[in-house]
Amino acid sequence: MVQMDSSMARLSLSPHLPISGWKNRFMASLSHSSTVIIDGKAGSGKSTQIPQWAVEYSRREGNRGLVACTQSCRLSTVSLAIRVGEEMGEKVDFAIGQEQRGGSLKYCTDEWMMREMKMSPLLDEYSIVIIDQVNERSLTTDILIGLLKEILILRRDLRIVLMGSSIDCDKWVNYFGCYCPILSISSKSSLIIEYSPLTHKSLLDTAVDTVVFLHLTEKENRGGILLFLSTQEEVELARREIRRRVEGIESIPLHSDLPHDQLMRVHCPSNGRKCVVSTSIGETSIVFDGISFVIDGGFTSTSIYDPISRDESSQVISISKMTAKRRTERAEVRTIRLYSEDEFELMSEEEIPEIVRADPSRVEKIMDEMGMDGFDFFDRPAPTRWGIANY
Ligand SMILES: Nc1ncnc2c1ncn2[C@@H]1O[C@H](COP(=O)(O)OP(=O)(O)OP(=O)(O)O)[C@@H](O)[C@H]1O
Repeated sequence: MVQMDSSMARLSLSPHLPISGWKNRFMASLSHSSTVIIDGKAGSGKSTQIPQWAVEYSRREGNRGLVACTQSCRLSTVSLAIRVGEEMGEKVDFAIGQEQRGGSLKYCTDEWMMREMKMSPLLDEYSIVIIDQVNERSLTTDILIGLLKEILILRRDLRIVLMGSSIDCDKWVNYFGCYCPILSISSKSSLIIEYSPLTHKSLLDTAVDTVVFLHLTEKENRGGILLFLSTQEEVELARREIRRRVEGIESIPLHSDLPHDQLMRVHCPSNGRKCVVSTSIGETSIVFDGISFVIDGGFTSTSIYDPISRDESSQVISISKMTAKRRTERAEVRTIRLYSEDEFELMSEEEIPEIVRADPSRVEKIMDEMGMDGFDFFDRPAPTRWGIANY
């Protein structure tokens, strides 16, 4: 019988990823600059590898501070901590509510990190803070980065790493106004992109038709299908239709309300063809392998503030070109966009950041809680009582 020692077992958990050859450059960047920016497509290995290298760097420098890696959702926080703990062969913490345990690496939600900053404004316990999924431009992430920029003035030993997929690196460099190495993890791909606009059928029906079509015509390639829809309700409706119409497909839901054990289904091998039906969470927050085909519905659900009614509500809106690109990059072989090329050209370049479209009183409340009067925002929120004075 072949025995595997623990280092061999760990090695087999860290497959060759696009980021694998970048370790030395990452380490060198950390020693030369307080801020490092990493841009690479979903699945290149940023969230699993960079925090481990950061721990290694910290230990090599004799620094006893913790490494934190923030996530935009609770699901990815827990699943990454478990996965990376297995890869490292040591305990990795996760902090999503009040929980925290006590290793040298911690995955946490960005809300949790904000609370940590409230208790310890200079984050004295930490040596490296990694902000992941910067591309999502969530309200909390933007405020966190603004606060970290302030801390950097007082803590020259602190290191900040910003990571994301298709991010505007130059804008971030200008924002920090100092030398920031950019690591762009390139990915060569010979992906086919097809446009298949809707005709008389609804988006949901067309999406299910496309799943069935791919399953029946792509017989040589039994790889998985990833279908992007807008809401959890659409995800469940589409799954029901797929189950009703075709055999040999295991349809798996992916949205932010799933319990952790159900989420892990995306990482498990399947007997039939796997079809993951996902909201935008499958773009960059939760990544998994084996997806040959992507079907992009072209819409997303987001909360938007109406200054007239002073109400914030969830609305389904068209995605941006950048989001279309991120969705496309999740496929290994072929992407079918359920809209026309003209409709693609009409899409905005980027999604409007949450800080700009959110109820400004939410920003104000967070700033009040943090005891801040305002700071250098990456993108400015709508004016509020303190905002007008600061802009
Ligand atoms: N919990 C998990 N269980 C099993 N495999 C995982 C898990 N999390 C990530 N992986 C795998 O690890 C590899 C690298 O994923 P990783 O999350 O590091 O990519 P990434 O570049 O950070 O993507 P993103 O931009 O979406 O954060 C992928 O092949 C992915 O399928």
